Amino acid sequence: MNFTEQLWQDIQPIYDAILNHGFVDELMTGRLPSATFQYYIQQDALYLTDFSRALNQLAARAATADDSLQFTQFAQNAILVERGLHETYFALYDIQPETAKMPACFAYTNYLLATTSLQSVAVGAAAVLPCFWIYREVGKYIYRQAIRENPYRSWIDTYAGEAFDLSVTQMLALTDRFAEAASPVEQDRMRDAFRMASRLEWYFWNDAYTRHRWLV
Ligand SMILES: Cc1ncc(CO)c(N)n1
Ligand SMILES: Cc1ncsc1CCO
Repeated sequence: MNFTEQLWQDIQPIYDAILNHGFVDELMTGRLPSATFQYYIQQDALYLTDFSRALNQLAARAATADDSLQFTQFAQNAILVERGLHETYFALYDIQPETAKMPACFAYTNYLLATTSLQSVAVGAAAVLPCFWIYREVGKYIYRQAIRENPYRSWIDTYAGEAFDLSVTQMLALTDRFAEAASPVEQDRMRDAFRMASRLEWYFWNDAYTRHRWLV
C-alpha cells in the first residue's frame, strides 16, 4: 500500500462522517436550503483565496522548479475555480461578498497558512491534500446519485469533472514522492497534518449546515 492509500485508511471515520453529513446529503438531493448554500459559498470564497496563498507558499518553498510549477498551477486553478463557480452562484442568489471568516473557515485557513509556512514542504503538502482529495471523492459520490435538475449542478460538475480529477491525481503523486523521501518522524507529521485538515473539512460543512456564527 502506498503512503496516500494509508492516509485515506486513517481518515475513514472522518470521511464516513462527511458522506453522512446533512449538508452533503441535501446537496445531493438538491434540498439544501439556498441560505445554507449561500453561507457556504461566501465562506468558501474566503477559503479558496487563502488556500491559493498556501499553495503559493509551497511553490515558493519547493526544492525543484517542477514542483514549484505544479504548486503554482494549483494555486492559479484555485482562484479560477473560485471565480468561475462562485460568480455563478453569487449572481444567481444575489449574494453579497462576506469579509468575516466564521469559526471553521478561520480555523482551516489559518491552519493551512501556518502549516505551509512553518512546516516542511512535505508536511504542508499533506495539509493541503484533503482539500483536493475529499472534494473529488465527495464530488463523485454526489454525481453518481444526484438528479440532473439540481440547483447545485455546477458545483457538483466542477468537483466530479475530469480537470479536477487530473489535479488530484497529480497532487497524490507529489505527496507520495515527498513521503518516500521523508523520515519516519516526518511521515508521522504528514499523517497528522492530513488528518487535521480532513477534520477541518467536516467542520467547514458543519458550520455551513448550522450557519454557525461567532457566539461571542
Ligand atoms: C473547504 C473547501 N475544501 C476544499 C475545496 C476544494 O476546492 C473547497 N472549495 N473548499
Ligand atoms: C484543490 C483545488 N480546489 C479548487 S482548485 C484546486 C486546485 C486544482 O488544480
